[in-house]
Amino acid sequence: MTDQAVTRIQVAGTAGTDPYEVLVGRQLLGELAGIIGPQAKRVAVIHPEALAGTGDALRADLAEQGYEAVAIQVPNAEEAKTAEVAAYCWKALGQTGFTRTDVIVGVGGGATTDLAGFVAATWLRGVRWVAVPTTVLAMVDAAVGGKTGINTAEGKNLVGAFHPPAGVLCDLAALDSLGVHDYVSGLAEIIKAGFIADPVILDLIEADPAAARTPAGPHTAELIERSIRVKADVVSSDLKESGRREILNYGHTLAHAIEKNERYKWRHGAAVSVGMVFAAELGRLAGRLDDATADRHRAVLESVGLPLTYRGDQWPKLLETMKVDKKSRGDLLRFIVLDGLAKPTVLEGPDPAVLVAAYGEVSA
Ligand SMILES: NC(=O)c1ccc[n+]([C@@H]2O[C@H](COP(=O)([O-])OP(=O)(O)OC[C@H]3O[C@@H](n4cnc5c(N)ncnc54)[C@H](O)[C@@H]3O)[C@@H](O)[C@H]2O)c1
Ligand SMILES: O=C(O)C(=O)C[C@@H](O)[C@H](O)[C@H](O)COP(=O)(O)O
Ligand SMILES: [Zn+2]
Repeated sequence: MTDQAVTRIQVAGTAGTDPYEVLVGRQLLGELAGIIGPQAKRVAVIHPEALAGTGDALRADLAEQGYEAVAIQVPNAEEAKTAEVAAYCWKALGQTGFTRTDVIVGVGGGATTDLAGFVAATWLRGVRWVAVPTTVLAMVDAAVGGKTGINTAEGKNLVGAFHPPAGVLCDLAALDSLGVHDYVSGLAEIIKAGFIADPVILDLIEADPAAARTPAGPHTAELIERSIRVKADVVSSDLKESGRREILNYGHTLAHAIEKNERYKWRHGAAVSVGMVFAAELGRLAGRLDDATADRHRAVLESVGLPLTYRGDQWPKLLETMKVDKKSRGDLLRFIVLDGLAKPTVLEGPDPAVLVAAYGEVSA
């Protein structure tokens, strides 16, 4: 892909929502006003502290185009995904006189876009919002698909709404300022897309793992676009997770429990990496997944520098947290496992001994 090329990936409107596009390229901000639309008078740009300059530049640009634009700065990372920060944003919108035709722009990583989308879903029972993801993880996953939300003391993403954006702008230039730890964390969701649906992703990473760790790698745009296509395809058919969308939760049952246990100091992608190794072992021990595909998880995740293990003594606490996972039904624990490469399926109520054995395989 050249710097000038823009890839447009369609997400279908389902469950009464409008279709929208995910744009991938460079210098895409000229597209923003077209997505915001002519009916908006006010625009609120929600951004994290780390992107204060970007947030203000965006606000100034929108103001020049005639919008009443305000910037709302929120904390970095998971510290933004709280009821208190959502309330702070609601207050700012109230003080700005934000109406139903006005628009929120969420610019930042997945934590910021989750929060901004949630604020948009709840303000006046729903206003339009545009996602401008600035991390790999947010581009390939968080900003696409309309899952918005915040955490509570009891767990990750426990409060939220399905509220798709009006458009998603993935400006690859944003990735140049991302630290390597955050860049690599995003690769976990890309690798997830590879295991559940598009194994070419795995081939590309395995061919040159060192190159995959940097935005300057030769396959960066392809890896991002392939992952977005996986996500767009799934959410286009099942916005509200009544079935197929659950496959996007591969590795997440344990991951969310680890994140909570670590008080959100681990990045989401790092936790998803351990969670996928656990899910692979669960699939293998349940007699579903072949050894080669299970082992491939460790190999590809380790090759890019993602973690494979977590503290062995924490299992009882993790198990308790997993019980409130959104895939649980009553007392029934449910996991996404693979029946084979790119064959995701649900494993319901696994034998507790199998769960313990699978955790033993990721215990440090
Ligand atoms: N809604 C969904 O479908 C979905 C999907 C996957 C993940 N998520 C959520 O996404 C979150 C993780 O997102 P993340 O990995 O992007 O982390 P993040 O949003 O916490 O961002 C990581 C850090 O990078 C900073 N940052 C963002 N962009 C930057 C840039 N271009 N340059 C420098 N710093 C930058 C952020 O301020 C933050 O400090 C989790 O809360 C996870 O639950 C949601
Ligand atoms: O979009 C989805 O659906 C996903 O499950 C994608 C996940 O990568 C993402 O982390 C999501 O936020 C998890 O959702 P949750 O419903 O398990 O909180
Ligand atoms: Zn995720």
